[in-house]
Amino acid sequence: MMSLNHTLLLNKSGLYGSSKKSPLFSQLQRRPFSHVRISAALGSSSNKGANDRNSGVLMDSAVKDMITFDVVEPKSAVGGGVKDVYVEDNPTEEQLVTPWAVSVASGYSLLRNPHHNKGLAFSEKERDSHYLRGLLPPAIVSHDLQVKKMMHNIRQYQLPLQKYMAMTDLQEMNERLFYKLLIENVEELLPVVYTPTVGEACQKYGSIFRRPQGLFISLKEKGKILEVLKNWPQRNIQVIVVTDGERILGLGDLGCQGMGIPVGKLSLYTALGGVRPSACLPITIDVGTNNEKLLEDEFYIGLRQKRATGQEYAELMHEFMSAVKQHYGEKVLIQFEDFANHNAFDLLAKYGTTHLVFNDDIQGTASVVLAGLIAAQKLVGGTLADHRFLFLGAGEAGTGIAELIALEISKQTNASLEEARKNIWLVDSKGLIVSSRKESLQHFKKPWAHEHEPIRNLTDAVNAIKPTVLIGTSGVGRTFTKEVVKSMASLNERPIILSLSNPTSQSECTAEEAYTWSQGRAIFASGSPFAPVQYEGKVFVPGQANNAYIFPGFGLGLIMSGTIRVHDDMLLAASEALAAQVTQENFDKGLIYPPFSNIRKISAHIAAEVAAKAYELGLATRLPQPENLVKYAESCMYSPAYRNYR
Ligand SMILES: NC(=O)C1=CN([C@@H]2O[C@H](COP(=O)(O)OP(=O)(O)OC[C@H]3O[C@@H](n4cnc5c(N)ncnc54)[C@H](OP(=O)(O)O)[C@@H]3O)[C@@H](O)[C@H]2O)C=CC1
Ligand SMILES: CC(=O)C(=O)O
Ligand SMILES: [Mg+2]
Repeated sequence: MMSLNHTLLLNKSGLYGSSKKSPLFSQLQRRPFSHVRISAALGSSSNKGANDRNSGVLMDSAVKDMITFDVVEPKSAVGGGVKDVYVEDNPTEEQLVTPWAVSVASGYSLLRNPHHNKGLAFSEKERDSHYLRGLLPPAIVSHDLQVKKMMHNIRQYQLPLQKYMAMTDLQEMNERLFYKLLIENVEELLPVVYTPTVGEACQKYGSIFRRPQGLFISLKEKGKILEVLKNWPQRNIQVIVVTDGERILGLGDLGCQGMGIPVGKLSLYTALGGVRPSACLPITIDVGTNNEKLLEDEFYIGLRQKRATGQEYAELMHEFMSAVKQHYGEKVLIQFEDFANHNAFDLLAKYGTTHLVFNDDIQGTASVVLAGLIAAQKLVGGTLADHRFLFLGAGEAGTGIAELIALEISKQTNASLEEARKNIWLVDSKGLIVSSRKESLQHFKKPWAHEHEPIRNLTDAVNAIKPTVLIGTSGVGRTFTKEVVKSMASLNERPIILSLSNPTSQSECTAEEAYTWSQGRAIFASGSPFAPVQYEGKVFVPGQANNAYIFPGFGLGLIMSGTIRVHDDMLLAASEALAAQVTQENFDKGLIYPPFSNIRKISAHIAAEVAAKAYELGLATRLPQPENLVKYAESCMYSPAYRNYR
């Protein structure tokens, strides 16, 4: 298909942006329309030049249906920053915009365009000027009423997966309604679009698949990845979340069906961090799956082959990373998500020096847990250096958190990193990580191989190490047994117990177990949410220790400062910023995280601290540095308010 990079503006009065004599007009006359692809530079009310100079070419209604319409922005704007290329921002809400879509003789396509559709909220004037008469019933309803109705509908569904599907449909139908709903009901809807329900959705992705979301890049696209990226309609991408589907939550290898994770994470980038939807790109790299059940599932949507590994895998990933940089520039943030640890650490190390990359499972999780531990000091007294930490699970999350805790302790106490690591112990599937196992350990475990006799199980490790903090990052549910929790409670007045594994089925223990087995003394948080627990007449509110607190604000901070590389000090800054948002009221309830209902304010503070660190380290390219970074972060945030169409 031929691609013409031309300004083409359409509304009721016709086709704008190309004079009758322009090459585009001649192309339209000469070519069969099914072979013409038109790329329109998006105009806004401030983009008057494009409108004024045009002569108005009327477009035949039969023609318009044959034209594939996509939206690109001028090349010069590519490469990071927070430029409002698609006119989505809050500060311009009062301005009239043109909903660029094929809407010459009928607004039918406008109603089916999720970026512009407002459903019954189209005004009388908009219904007139955009050929919507008759396509909608007469009632005009407000955005608020639409939210009320959608929430009412979603609450009717009994099954979480039905709610997930309703939310996906809404996202594909009316993006601004989707985000308003999510932002205003974040605590209720987070478990629907994110963990735990997204886990079930990925497991059943093939059978519930309706419309594709995101970009699928498989081995079939080897040698053509740049072309595939060009098929995506938006050009000004600021954040990519990419998975290869090999370690989806604690559910293992879900192959191509892992796409639910990048889609979900990016919905949170917008709802929680204010990054515009048009700047977000979910990607799944499909190199096959070793999940036999999926390979035999007739509804499986991915490549039916075993996973490519070694050189074949590395080459595809390298082509992908190079193509992203070539197409979107140096400042696009690439967030690795749910890769298996045998690839995750290597990818982060390899591309950390050439790209703006961030591994959410290693780094985002570390930052959120460190924040919780910093906050917890208000409840238990003392400093991080006073604690002994024991992890069940020594993979991405476990060793990532351990390393950031050690870094923070080393900064606080001026001790060396090696010294700081000595109070941190990890257990993997073979038992406590000790020096006698060093030779056979994966590289990321080696720094944690301390001198100790081998210990096979967790209960014995708890009794031997006597931890003050127990952290579950094993991906295996119910591994914090009654015996383990009781041991923690006998060793500590206020044991800190974090069951981080997702989804809920994989949580190391439930909130109820943590509180009852510790006689209400545990400071508990979990990766997936648990409802408040009543124990001996008192209500205990468990917190959610999930990287969703960090990555949206962290990413916003990188983007708004035009940062070119991620640095560990930015993770520490994000932890401090999150910990600082926990109020006395939260502490009084035993919480070490603030509620998600304040998340956009929290994200603005995280973004500001991350950006400030980037400026301090000389890694920010957006100059001059804004005076008030919190205000600047807030001003960069996408608002889902409807725009008024001319
Ligand atoms: N709350 C949050 O924000 C986050 C939660 N997570 C969750 O953490 C979990 C782990 O993720 P990740 O670290 O990336 O996974 P990895 O696969 O990298 O690590 C899992 C670790 O758990 C160990 N393990 C597995 N089974 C057992 C067992 N029965 N007893 C002891 N150890 C065991 C593995 O041991 P071995 O090395 O010997 O195989 C490995 O060290 C997942 O459920 C994920 O959803 C992850 C990121 C963020
Ligand atoms: C939360 C998350 O990133 C995970 O469980 O993998
Ligand atoms: Mg993850």
